Amino acid sequence: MTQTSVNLTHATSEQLLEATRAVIAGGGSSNMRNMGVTDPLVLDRSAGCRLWDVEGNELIDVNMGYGPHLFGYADPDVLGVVAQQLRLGAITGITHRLDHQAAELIAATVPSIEQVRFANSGTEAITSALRLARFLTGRAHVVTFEGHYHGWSETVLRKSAITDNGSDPTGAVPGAPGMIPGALDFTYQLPWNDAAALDALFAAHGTEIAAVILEPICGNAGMVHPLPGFVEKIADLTARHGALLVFDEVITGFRVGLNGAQGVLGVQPDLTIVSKVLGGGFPVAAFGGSRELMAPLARNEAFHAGVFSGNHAAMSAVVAMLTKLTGDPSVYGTLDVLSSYAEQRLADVFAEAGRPVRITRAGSVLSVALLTRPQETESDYDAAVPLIDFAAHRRLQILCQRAGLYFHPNPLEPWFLSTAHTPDVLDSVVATVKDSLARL
Ligand SMILES: CC1=C(O)/C(=C\N=C2/C=C(C(=O)O)C[C@@H](O)[C@@H]2O)C(COP(=O)(O)O)=CN1
Ligand SMILES: Cc1ncc(COP(=O)(O)O)c(C=O)c1O
Repeated sequence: MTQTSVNLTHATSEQLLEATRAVIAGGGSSNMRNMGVTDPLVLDRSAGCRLWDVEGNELIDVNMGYGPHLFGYADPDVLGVVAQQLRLGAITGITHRLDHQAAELIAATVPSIEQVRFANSGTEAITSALRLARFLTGRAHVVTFEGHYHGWSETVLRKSAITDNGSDPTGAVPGAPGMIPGALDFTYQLPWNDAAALDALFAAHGTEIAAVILEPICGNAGMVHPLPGFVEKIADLTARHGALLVFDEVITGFRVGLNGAQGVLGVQPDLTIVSKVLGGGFPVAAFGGSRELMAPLARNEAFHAGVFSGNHAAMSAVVAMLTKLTGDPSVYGTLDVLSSYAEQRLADVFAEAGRPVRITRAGSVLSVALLTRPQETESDYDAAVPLIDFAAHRRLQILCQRAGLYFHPNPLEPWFLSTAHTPDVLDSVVATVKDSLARL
């Protein structure tokens, strides 16, 4: 049994992280987060777009918990409501008046959804949505795209060629040791934006494919937009071959617009998964589609469950968040202006420093990646990947963190801005990046 020898009341981040690593494998409950640790950072609290560590240091945060906080941390309009619901009871396993309100708000804002099921995480929701797609089509194979992340469940966790240097982007390689050997035998992976590869796969295997799942605007490889017409092509091929089109909008849902990426692109999928912004900082996810597609679940034929799924606290968060968003959709215009300002100012300071960089954006989600040399073809994402300078980016992150700005050291992890990132905050962000580049 590990005894904490250090009095941790006044411990440093380093001491607390060491003590935490003694009792939490890796120091945190996510590999992506644990791998992201450069200088130890252990928090005391967060509010708006700021973090305070256990030593009292204040940092501006542009990682923002990986995306849920569109209005910043501890938004009283949402999390204040959740706190109240917790006092009224939150986990009964019995239908609550909030359930109907939450589901109706999703149906009113996500064009492809008439009916939902709630879950506790994106991974849970995606796992259930893909199982439903396999049931509905009687088929087993699912198509995924290189760089797109759909959680850690057994049939979609794949290595990424981007970070795995050299693994074939067209081969779905198990993303973690311990996965069953045949875990990905029914999972195809294609290069993103590769229309020829998509055509060839459907020509050869179209009758086997249950679903194509994608991040309609990819957020897990930096922000990588679909080439014009590419998502429409996927929609056409899935419709013609009797496969389902599944949009993983865990990042883009309620983030790139009130109607998500399907609203921005004007392409309606068969099934959609939403999470992150959905709960405004409270953990909740949902998947849904037409009543027809969801009917096997309504009939208790297909299976989905979860002790905490759709709990009253989560429902109160969804109702509060979507009521706030539908009550003032102008927030997306505001966020776009703020994020465009940040994008331009950041591009300026990297240019002034003579540092090649790839900056892309979708609404208030930016990706910023130091490159080893300038990218010749702006739009060609595949040309950018080998140029990403992961080591230099990590060094930049350390300098920025020490100067009071936090972003993830992996340049494939986006920056998530919020209404709390006002112009003066963004000026401070840019100034810190500029100073750190000068010391890189
Ligand atoms: C597009 C997309 C996601 O971005 C996604 C989760 N994203 C992240 C998960 C992280 C983590 O597990 O620590 C942090 C980030 O790498 C990333 O935003 C998931 C899985 O959701 P969950 O983590 O809630 O199971 C599904 N689809
Ligand atoms: C013994 C046991 N294991 C696993 C689960 C699944 O947990 P969850 O419902 O949170 O996915 C349950 C829930 O009923 C359970 O009782």
